[in-house]
Amino acid sequence: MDVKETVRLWSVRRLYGTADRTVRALDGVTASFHPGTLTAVMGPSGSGKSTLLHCAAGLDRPTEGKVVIDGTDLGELDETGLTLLRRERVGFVFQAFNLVSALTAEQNVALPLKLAGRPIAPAEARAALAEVGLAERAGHRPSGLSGGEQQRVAIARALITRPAVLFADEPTGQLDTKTSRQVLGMLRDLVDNQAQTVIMVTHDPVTASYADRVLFLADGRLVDEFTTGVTAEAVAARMANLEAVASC
Ligand SMILES: Nc1ncnc2c1ncn2[C@@H]1O[C@H](COP(=O)(O)OP(=O)(O)OP(=O)(O)O)[C@@H](O)[C@H]1O
Repeated sequence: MDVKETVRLWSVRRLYGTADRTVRALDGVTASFHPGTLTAVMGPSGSGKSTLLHCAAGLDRPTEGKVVIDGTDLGELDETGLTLLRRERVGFVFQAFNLVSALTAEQNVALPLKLAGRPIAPAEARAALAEVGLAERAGHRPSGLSGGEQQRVAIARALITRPAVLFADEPTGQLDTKTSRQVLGMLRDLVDNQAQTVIMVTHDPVTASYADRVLFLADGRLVDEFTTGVTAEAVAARMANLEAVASC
């Protein structure tokens, strides 16, 4: 494997169902993701985006094929090994923020360190919050934060373990346009200034336009890739075409 790749998928298949009726959620996907790149994964509903994210992040195991994160072949890990890898090498940001409501922003950010049994250094959590511009909000619970602030806390939490890769599933799905732009700008900065690898599933062409590369899925297969000219208009046009084919 090219050592510069953070994540690589080789001929990944994920089948669901029985011998009578099999759904090919992923049907032979090969792709690599390099450090310091932001990749958007798009495709019509049911094209396999979530399945791709789950397999690439070690949340689900492919039926066939191989996934490597940061040099580790996930197929060689047992469940405990997979859990540890996810905890230490992978960060997640979800549409619904998924913060713990009883904990402050600072405690939420420190949670992955606590789960990993590492000593909690409040300064570390505060520094992570400062990086997302929320130093002043460290003592607030999620209910006292706006949606954009909650997502920024979630990003700080996802990055506290310095993961090799950050997976984002519709990270701006619950945010208004202005707040979405702030959160996407923050992800972009992480990629450009800290060489963070980010893989993001989205339905939104404007969100995808923040990426360096857009992968298009249809029926579980990679059918197109934009590496230049990643504009919202170009992405929307390609999606309209894929959706028209999907509805035939
Ligand atoms: N646990 C499951 N059992 C059976 N079929 C599944 C399961 N999970 C996903 N599928 C099927 O696999 C295909 C891909 O699903 P997936 O959720 O990955 O698509 P998606 O592109 O993320 O869709 P959406 O944009 O609607 O979220 C779909 O046909 C879906 O119905």
